[in-house]
Amino acid sequence: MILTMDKVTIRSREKTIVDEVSLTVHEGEWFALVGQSGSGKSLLSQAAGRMLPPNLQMEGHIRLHGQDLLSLSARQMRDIRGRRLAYVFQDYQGSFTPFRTIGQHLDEYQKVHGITPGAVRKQQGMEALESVGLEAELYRRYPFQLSGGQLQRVSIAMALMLSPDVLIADEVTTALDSVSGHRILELLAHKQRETGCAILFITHDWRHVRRYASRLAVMQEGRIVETGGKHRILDHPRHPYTRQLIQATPMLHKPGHLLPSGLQEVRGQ
Ligand SMILES: Nc1ncnc2c1ncn2[C@@H]1O[C@H](COP(=O)(O)OP(=O)(O)OP(=O)(O)O)[C@@H](O)[C@H]1O
Repeated sequence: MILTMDKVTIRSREKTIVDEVSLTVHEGEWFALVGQSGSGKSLLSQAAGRMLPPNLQMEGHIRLHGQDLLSLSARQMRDIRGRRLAYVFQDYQGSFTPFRTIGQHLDEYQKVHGITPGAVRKQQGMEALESVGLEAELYRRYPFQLSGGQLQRVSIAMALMLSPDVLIADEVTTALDSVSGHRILELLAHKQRETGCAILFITHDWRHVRRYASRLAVMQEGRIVETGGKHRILDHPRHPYTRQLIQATPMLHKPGHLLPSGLQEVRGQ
């Protein structure tokens, strides 16, 4: 196991938002965290990087390779973010400063992690762009000169630049049209095969779960109600809430004898 959350609780002054959530992400797997809007998925993922809004309190344990992240100093945590645990967010535009070039963003990301000299950073920045299918010449462009899909590719390039063990991808296609979204997920799947990093994939889209995830957890109102392998959950959901979510996704119900996971039903099971 690479990332474990053990009885993580997140509270505001008024209420408990995430309630004793435990989950384990294994090395190199695509683990989906599924649930409706407001169930606490994003806050849980922010807690992993110790990036919760200051008005929220957290209890429990979050371990990366067995190391308790909550016991680390702010400086140690800064080293971990990017190098061992990286993020790609839904709001890719918010991840970029408008009047700094793509190259400056890539440069700064490496500088924070002590990569020198500048010429190496520039070379690595251009290679990172090429590694996600972008022209190295985008290095000199400004964020507003790129399309949404291109910017999200840059986010992925940046997040994977320092070879993290875990990539947290929070609703990364929501702000994109469906073709660009599909391409981004195919890129993520390709990069995962190439780098072997684990992906904690936050989504409410079961079609993406069906296509990419190996295991998943279903969240409802701050709690995990069901966790397990993709095929088991899609084909034989145990919790009523999971059944309800799957049934609400018409495309998962294929005609004929195929199961929602796309596998054939095995007689006698
Ligand atoms: N700083 C905060 N203070 C108080 N409540 C918050 C704060 N941030 C988020 N919340 C609330 O916590 C709940 C969970 O939010 P979260 O963003 O984790 O949900 P989510 O499952 O990721 O939803 P979505 O799919 O819409 O992103 C929501 O009801 C949200 O309004």
